[in-house]
Amino acid sequence: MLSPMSQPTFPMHVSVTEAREMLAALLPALDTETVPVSQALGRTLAAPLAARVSHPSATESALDGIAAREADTLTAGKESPVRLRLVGESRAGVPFEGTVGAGQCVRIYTGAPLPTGVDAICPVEELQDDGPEHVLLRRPAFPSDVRHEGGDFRAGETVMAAGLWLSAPRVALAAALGHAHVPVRRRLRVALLSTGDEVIEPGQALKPGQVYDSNRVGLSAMLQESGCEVIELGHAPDSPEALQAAIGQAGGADVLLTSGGVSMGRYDFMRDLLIERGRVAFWKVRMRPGGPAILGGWNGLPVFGLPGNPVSSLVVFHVIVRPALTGQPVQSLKLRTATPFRGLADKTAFWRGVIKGGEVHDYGQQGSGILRSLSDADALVIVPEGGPVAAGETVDVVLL
Ligand SMILES: Nc1nc2c(c(=O)[nH]1)N[C@H]1C(S)=C(S)[C@@H](COP(=O)(O)OP(=O)(O)OC[C@H]3O[C@@H](n4cnc5c(N)ncnc54)[C@H](O)[C@@H]3O)O[C@H]1N2
Ligand code: MOO
Repeated sequence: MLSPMSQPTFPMHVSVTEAREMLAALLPALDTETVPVSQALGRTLAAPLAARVSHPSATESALDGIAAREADTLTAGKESPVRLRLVGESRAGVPFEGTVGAGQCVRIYTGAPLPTGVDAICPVEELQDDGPEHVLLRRPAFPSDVRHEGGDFRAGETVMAAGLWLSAPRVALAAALGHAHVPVRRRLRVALLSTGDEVIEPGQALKPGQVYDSNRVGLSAMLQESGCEVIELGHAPDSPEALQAAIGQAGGADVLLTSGGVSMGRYDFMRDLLIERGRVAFWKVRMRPGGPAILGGWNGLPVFGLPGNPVSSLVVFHVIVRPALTGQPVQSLKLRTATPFRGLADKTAFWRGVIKGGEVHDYGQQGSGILRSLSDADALVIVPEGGPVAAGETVDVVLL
């Protein structure tokens, strides 16, 4: 084992940003494939997407009501309704073909094309029938209730940039642009291995000192959320031979993620394996939780060793691994603190916080083994090296 006193030949105690960049630099460029737009959720767009049509495709009504000339309706009020003559109807798919003249109107429905001659809408709630051919308006018709052709996007316009991560609203947008299929980067293939003699499968009887393998379940879920293909390597006990055998199963993966065995203990073989027989890009990150993380390589395969503590592994994934794997930056926002947050002299802290009344509160228990501090929290509160943060100050938070 590497003694804590020996001189390392690789960088130690890198910053969170350095760790993220060093991991990203080891990942391959991904080829492009085409998938149905309905299956593109969570993927990364490989080429820009232009609009094949305009949306709306015609100038149309935003409400159910009547379409009229605004100028005819300006004096309309509850006590002084304006009377217009109905000359027809415009429905989605069945437009009114003629021209609407002064003092006239047509019944119109949400999404139906606006006929020639009119420029404003009065909703049905403000109308009263006055015989079969007339309506009374209790307020003016508003031009703001007209949706203009191309108001969302215009045919030919480049709307979505290459590299965009496809959230649910973005796959909806791609469909609205007229794309049945979209070019996306192939999924990154991520092998996942948990380690530790005490780690067992959920569902088995637990002996004293054992723990259910929550890290592998949590990391696999986060990888799937991130649009990665997960190669499940299962779990390996604390032995260099077992670890090597498990890593040998990662053939075809672009990167291997492991959990556990990277800190200072005698049985932290993941660390030893990379340091003594593999390659190390860095060991330890100036952060808590997650400080012992290690990045290296094994026979050309990039390996990122996450710490075993349940909160540490998932926080490191959140702020280092996911942004490196997806190319999407960590989104943070500023919030006022309702409670103080402790600072650490030489580490960035990612404390778990609960958002109430627009302010962020300390979750309370901040131990790296308290998984509920993460599952119950709303946000990671970033306290920069040095800290602390007093109640009432503003902090950067990452929403969970
Ligand atoms: N003397 C020192 N001890 C420790 C240091 C240190 O700097 N000096 N660092 C601490 C920090 S910080 C962390 S984080 C942990 C990380 O240690 P390892 O990555 O070596 O993780 P393990 O020792 O294997 O396990 C730690 C903890 O997590 C539990 N665990 C492990 N795997 C899983 C899993 N798949 N699912 C759920 N829980 C898991 C394990 O039972 C331990 O309780 O080291 C500190 N020590
Ligand atoms: O940094 Mo460790 O990740 O606190 O528990």
